Amino acid sequence: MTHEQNTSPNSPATHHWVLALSCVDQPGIVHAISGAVVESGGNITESQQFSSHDTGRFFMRLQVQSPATRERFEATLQPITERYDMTWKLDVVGRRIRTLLLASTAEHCVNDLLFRQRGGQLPIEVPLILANHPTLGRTAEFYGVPFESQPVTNPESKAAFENRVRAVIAEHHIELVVLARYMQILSPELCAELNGMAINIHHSFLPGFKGANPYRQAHSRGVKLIGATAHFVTSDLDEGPIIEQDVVRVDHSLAPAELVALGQDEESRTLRRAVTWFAENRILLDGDRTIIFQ
Ligand SMILES: Nc1nc2c(c(=O)[nH]1)N[C@@H](CN(C=O)c1ccc(C(=O)N[C@@H](CCC(=O)O)C(=O)O)cc1)CN2
Repeated sequence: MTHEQNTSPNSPATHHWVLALSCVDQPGIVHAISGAVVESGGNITESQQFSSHDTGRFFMRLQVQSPATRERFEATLQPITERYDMTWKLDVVGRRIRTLLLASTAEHCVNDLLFRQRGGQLPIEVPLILANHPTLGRTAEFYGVPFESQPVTNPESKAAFENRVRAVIAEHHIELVVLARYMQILSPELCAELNGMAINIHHSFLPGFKGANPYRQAHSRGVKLIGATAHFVTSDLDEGPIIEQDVVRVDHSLAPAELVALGQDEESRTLRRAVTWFAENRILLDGDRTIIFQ
């Protein structure tokens, strides 16, 4: 018998939930969670899980079709999340998450994110772009996204910029901050406030070539691969948990500028994947590593 989508006019509204959770690994978790889904009248449409032997933690991501409202589903889940001391998040499948872009002068990542967002390929909404240079104002205007720039040239202006970041996060209920080739180091204080919700795109295959000017470093080293790394931002520069990486083959004939041009596509693609997975609740933190349920 095929499962017909319940579309009769009298059928209860169906919600499409995504549930991401982690807890200490132990028997009974999947049984308890699937029981809660059944109790809510739901059907599991996607399920992934992982047991980390490194940390002894269990990770799971479910998508559930259910007539239960958020309140009803959360009430059903509560005894289980308390019993297993779970870290968990319940969200709506496909919801566009409120995302703040931080930028400097490089256009390619900002342009790619806004192009994909406008085309409906990227589940984000961008209420504002904050930059430390005015360069990308026209790009923001082209996509109809508000843009603000304020220079960061000394500790006072860096503090002012970061206070503006805090204000925008509060005002727009920002869920994700993307450093789209933002070339200033965030203070330890702001990193702590943004723990687990700020993603940077580094223009090298980390841990190689951290810091500024990685392509120049790579050219000097005579590498045969260049790459890009999307990672969570922490106070340890370019040391945050890695979310996604990719590489592209190069050779001796390419000048630094040619490496930069080749790398930009890789950076945009890598960042786009990381932002998509974050928006879809597919990234879970396991200490200094990430679990990615693609
Ligand atoms: N706290 C963190 N801040 C930032 C991180 C991070 O991981 N933790 N990633 C960087 C991005 N980045 C490489 O991807 C990077 C950017 C800038 C620099 C740097 O040395 N900047 C100089 C000033 C540069 C300028 O004049 O504009 C500085 O801030 O002193 C290194 C690495 C983003 N921030």
